[in-house]
Amino acid sequence: MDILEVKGLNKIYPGNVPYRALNDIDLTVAKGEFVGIMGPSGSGKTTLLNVVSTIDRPTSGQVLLNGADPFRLLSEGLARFRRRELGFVFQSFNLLDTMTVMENIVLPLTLDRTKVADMLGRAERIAEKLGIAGILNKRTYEISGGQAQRTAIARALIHQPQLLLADEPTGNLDSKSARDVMGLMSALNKDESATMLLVTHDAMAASYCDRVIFIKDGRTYTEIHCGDNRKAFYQKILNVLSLLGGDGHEFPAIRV
Ligand SMILES: Nc1ncnc2c1ncn2[C@@H]1O[C@H](COP(=O)(O)OP(=O)(O)OP(=O)(O)O)[C@@H](O)[C@H]1O
Repeated sequence: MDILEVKGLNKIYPGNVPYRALNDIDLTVAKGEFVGIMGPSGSGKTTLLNVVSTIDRPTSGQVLLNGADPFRLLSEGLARFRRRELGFVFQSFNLLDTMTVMENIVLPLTLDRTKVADMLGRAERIAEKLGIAGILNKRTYEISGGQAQRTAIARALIHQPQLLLADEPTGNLDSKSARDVMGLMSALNKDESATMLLVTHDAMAASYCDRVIFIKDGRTYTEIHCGDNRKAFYQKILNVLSLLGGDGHEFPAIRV
């Protein structure tokens, strides 16, 4: 079953000179899949993520989440849909500084008035999986970047969203923390059947995906599958990136 279906998606930013950022994009993400989106700077990755996450509207074409078109909802319904059906992980973690790790993790549940015992039980279980059970009472300024991102992942998954959307989740992490975070995301994808869509410049991060879709100039360029050899997949990703071109500094060929 497809959790996400994007059909003939176009996004044109209006202005004195209208700009076509997405050009007839088709893609699907099946339930339980972990899919990466890569492409040179300016190729339309963030635009695609913003439309899929319903933060921005398509100019034409369709986005179906679990078979339904969220853009048919009115603004309040759309906000509720986003809160209940989607989970978000950002490069900059976006945690609330005045709160503890635990309070950050349960935030999506407090908005939906879940019972406290139920919230704490769920938070402890997911924190255990992410290796942050020991820091639940710390404040966010007392934890490392890797721990902050693991907290953000726990928060993004605690309400068991249909789809987790991650925008450069390793962008602010050192290579060891980045590998840890990607390993944990991959484990949660497998163990919890959490469906994930990841936008990244980082070939190492992308190599944890089942499949990577490359976009260039707003169009789908190609896609490659991981198979059972992650090292070989990493190399294949680097090969496609070098074919795609762009400025060398955009794709640091580091860390596997
Ligand atoms: N609000 C906007 N108005 C006009 N043009 C925009 C707007 N947002 C993005 N663009 C343009 O659309 C194109 C795609 O931008 P987008 O941010 O989606 O690329 P990206 O692949 O995410 O790039 P990066 O990897 O650098 O983040 C770019 O050429 C950008 O300048």
